[in-house]
Amino acid sequence: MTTQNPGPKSTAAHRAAMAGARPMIEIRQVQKHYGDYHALRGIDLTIRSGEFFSLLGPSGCGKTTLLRTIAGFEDISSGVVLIDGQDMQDVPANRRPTNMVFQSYAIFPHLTVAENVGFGLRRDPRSRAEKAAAVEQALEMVGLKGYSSRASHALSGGQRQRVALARALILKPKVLLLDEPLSALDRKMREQMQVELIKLQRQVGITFVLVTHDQEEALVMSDRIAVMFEGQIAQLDGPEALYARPTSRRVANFIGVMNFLPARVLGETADAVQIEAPGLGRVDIPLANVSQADPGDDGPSIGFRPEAVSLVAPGAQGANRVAEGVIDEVVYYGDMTYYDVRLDGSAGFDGQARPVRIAMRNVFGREVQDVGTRANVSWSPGSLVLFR
Ligand SMILES: Nc1ncnc2c1ncn2[C@@H]1O[C@H](COP(=O)(O)OP(=O)(O)OP(=O)(O)O)[C@@H](O)[C@H]1O
Repeated sequence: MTTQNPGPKSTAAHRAAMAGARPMIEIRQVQKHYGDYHALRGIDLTIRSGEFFSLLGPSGCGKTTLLRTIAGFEDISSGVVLIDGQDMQDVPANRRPTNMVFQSYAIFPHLTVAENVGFGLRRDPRSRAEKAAAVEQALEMVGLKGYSSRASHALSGGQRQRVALARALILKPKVLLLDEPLSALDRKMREQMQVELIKLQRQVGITFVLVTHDQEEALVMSDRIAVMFEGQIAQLDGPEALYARPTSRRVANFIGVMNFLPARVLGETADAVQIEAPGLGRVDIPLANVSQADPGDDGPSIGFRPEAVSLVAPGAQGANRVAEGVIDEVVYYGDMTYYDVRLDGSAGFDGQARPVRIAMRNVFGREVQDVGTRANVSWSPGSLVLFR
């Protein structure tokens, strides 16, 4: 993965404010069976009012099913779903305080932009002029001011998705459910819409629940993320915690790239676990950075992100530790270069060589290193995670 898109500046402040917000969606022990297939396996989750929350996981993990149970499009087999304190058991989808935006732009091609956006106001008792003003306001919110009388079939993908958003927002739901809303857009438009969606969410203050299989999208947009595998939540955390301290190897592997080296546990103190890893030697891992191994792992391992380590000049001084090795592979990306480095002694316990990947931001004047060159790798114990 390359760099993350920075969200708007208020992101950290927004997350801090969200930590104390009241619950908007409470999901308790929710199970969903499709015949013999167990799609949701005991989901417990609280989403706060005003939060930008993402359900992230690989195809088939149950994230869409969970979103649809919140919307009321799916009955649950057992458990409880509360929205704003109210049990949704007998509340049909069209009476829930939710609205959904789909991946396919579900807008009516034969209607104008304004007719599409105002569609849900058909039975609204307000006057025609008041409704037209509400439509204008919703269009302005999504960046489509002046598009009212345009034909919907002539819009671009990004514009159609804005119309779909405006049409959902005009109904002032308490919760907006977004099912992969940006996945049909090209990369540039998707990145632009990500930032716009965050701004929009801050502006309207509505709780957003996003389903995505794109981990970068979830990291960029969310206050918190639930990572799902096989109908269960594997980890629920803010983006930074999820990236820096995944609680299992499986989550670590799903979110970006992580290097793994086998480790041997030597001992444990009140605040750290002492390990030995081939190529890195003896290291104290702070307890906060100790996570679970996955069932089926050979033994403990340590993990670190490619950008948590860097290539340095021979003899460089600093607080970090330095390991030596040989460059095995170089992949140049323009803004970044990925180096695979075989650390000396890394074929330690079992004789198997495991090159580690290092991501270096390219700066003008610094040459890209060649395959076969000796390399000094700077790393710090605080950036390692132990999976035991
Ligand atoms: N109506 C249904 N009948 C039977 N099985 C279903 C039904 N809907 C979903 N499933 C199954 O439940 C599992 C979870 O589906 P779901 O759509 O929630 O996954 P997902 O994580 O959203 O994946 P994707 O990103 O591919 O949509 C899948 O194995 C799917 O085949």
